[in-house]
Amino acid sequence: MESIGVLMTCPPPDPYLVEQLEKRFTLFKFHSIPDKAHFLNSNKASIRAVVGNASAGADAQLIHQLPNLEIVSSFSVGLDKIDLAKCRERGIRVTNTPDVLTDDVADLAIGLMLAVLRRLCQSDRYVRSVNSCMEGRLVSSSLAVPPFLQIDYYFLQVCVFVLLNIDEVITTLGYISKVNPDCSASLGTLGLRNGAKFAFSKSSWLNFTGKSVGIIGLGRIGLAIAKRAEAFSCPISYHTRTEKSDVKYKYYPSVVELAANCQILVVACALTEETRHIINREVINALGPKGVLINIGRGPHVDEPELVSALVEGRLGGAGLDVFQDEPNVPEELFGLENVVLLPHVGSGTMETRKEMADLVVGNLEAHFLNKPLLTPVL
Ligand SMILES: O=CC(=O)O
Repeated sequence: MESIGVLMTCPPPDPYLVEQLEKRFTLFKFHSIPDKAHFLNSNKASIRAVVGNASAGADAQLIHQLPNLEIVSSFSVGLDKIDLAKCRERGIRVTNTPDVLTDDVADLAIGLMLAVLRRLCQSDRYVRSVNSCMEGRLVSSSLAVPPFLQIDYYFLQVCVFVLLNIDEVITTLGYISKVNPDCSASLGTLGLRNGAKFAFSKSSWLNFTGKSVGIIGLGRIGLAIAKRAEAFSCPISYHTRTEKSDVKYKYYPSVVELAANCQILVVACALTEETRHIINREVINALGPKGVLINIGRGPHVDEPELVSALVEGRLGGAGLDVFQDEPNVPEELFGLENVVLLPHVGSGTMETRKEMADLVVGNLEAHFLNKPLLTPVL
């Protein structure tokens, strides 16, 4: 099999995958080839397989340029970067990596819900800022000047902070003691003692247990999210093209209706022409200022400019996003929002799952070239 050319169209997603492919085939890393047209002209005859992922697969143009292409083996469950119609037309086989990543993606969806509602990332940033302030104090107080001349950097920060934020300090302490009198002293003093911009001011922590969860797409991943959310006593509802007879969750035939009737809306469907911008202005407004959007599907499921303006204007309560319209680019307006958690498309990103995905990619290629049944055929 060493003479079989395999074209990896995505940036290498995993070192183990690359190692396994290089052991068996002649691997070309398309992403790092500067003159792609020249490369294709010289090597097209030897390329019989493409390996892609969620960022790059095989579009109509590439398929057209590879006359001997027999199989596209994707290191992803999503197939939106592969022109399936073209593959079908040319008799090219297609495989993906279903099942092995279901649990990780569902875990991450729940993680995003908790992170947004409980402000986990904001809290983490707060603790880090407290510690860096402490370090500042240690440095300043170790300066070799007489004690009476030493500026207590730490105290200075507190004074400046209090003067600049007196209204917030008062509101925050009032708010915290109303919500949880026991934590007012510790959080209040922590924030003030360190002079850090008080990360928790005016924010509203929300609990997750019992929140109603609406899921768009009830395939393997959607069902795994539902199962996990049920364990948090969340009532589950869903939207799919047609109602499922074998599930007990409430069905909504329209996404707007689903959004209007849940507190957390999760995108867990495949990206197709039909589901592109399934989250639009109307859906976002139906979810509303107390609602949270979780997207572990694909960026183009969401009308991103609409999402950004809803978050900036406070028409949407929060968002947990693992995917974006133009990855790796993320709209800058989101960086300053504490009710938003941003991840770099890591749904299946665990060591264990990545290995299983890589084994499937390689196993499918081997099966194909040995004329054996494919492990996870799509076409
Ligand atoms: O996004 C990841 C995948 O489709 O597997």
